[in-house]
Amino acid sequence: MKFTKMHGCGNDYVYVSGFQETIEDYPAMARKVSNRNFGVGSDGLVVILPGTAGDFRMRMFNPDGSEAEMCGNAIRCVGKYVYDKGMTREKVVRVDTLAGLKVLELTEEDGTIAKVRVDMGEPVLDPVKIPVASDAQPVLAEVVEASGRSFPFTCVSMGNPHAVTFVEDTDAFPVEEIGRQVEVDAKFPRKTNVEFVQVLDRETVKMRVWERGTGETLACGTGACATLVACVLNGKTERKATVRLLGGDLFIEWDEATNHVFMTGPATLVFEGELHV
Ligand SMILES: N[C@H](CCC[C@H](N)C(=O)O)C(=O)O
Repeated sequence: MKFTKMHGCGNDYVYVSGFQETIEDYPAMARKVSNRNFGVGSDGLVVILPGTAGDFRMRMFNPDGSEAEMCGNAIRCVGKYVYDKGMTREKVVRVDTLAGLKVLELTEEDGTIAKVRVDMGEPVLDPVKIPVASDAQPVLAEVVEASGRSFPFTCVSMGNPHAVTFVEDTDAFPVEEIGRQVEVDAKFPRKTNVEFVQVLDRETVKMRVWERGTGETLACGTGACATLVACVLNGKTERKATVRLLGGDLFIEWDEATNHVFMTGPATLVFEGELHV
């Protein structure tokens, strides 16, 4: 099976064209390719298929085989993939996802796509739709216990669920210990991605993420969007800010007029390969 290895800020996926390859069991293939010893090694599997409302369709699977509604770092790489491989000559590309139709603006440098701006749509703040067991809307401080400590979470969905909490020092924070407990807390019926945020100033934050079905990754695009929304809702930043992740920076805007969140960041090709399946 031919595949392409790409990353967005170090959040790396194995990309497979559904136009060329047929995968019988997506969850099993995701578990196989993600394994860093027995497979390719990645944060999951992304499959590019013909679109219905959009020009293309993206399906994304975590290393545990679970399918996510949306993946911000991956969709930027999908934009790069379809343009660089000549599947489109358009610089505006529409991609169907389980979180709805997303519109991408591609920026070309030296003949290939290096940066992509994605309209991530409106953040979902209704606890029923996130979903999270809470009576508040927006959910600004839903307390979750972990390791005998109480953490207040701001909960936002970007199509996939996110729980955001603010910490003094992300570098020193026990992300794995706390993240793995919050991910599966009973308050989140579909589990959750967990973001730990250190506010540096009103236009810059640092964030580390424990991803649902994955573990800690170097970056999370939907998580960066949820982080900016949480920062604005809690009065901590402006509506435009740089989210500094372990693997790189993403620029996030929550546009007041449209209520849409926009994410701008890199998309990088690492290698092409063939997997013996
Ligand atoms: N683990 C996530 C999917 C990948 C999201 C992340 N890698 C991104 O860039 O948005 C979930 O289960 O919702």
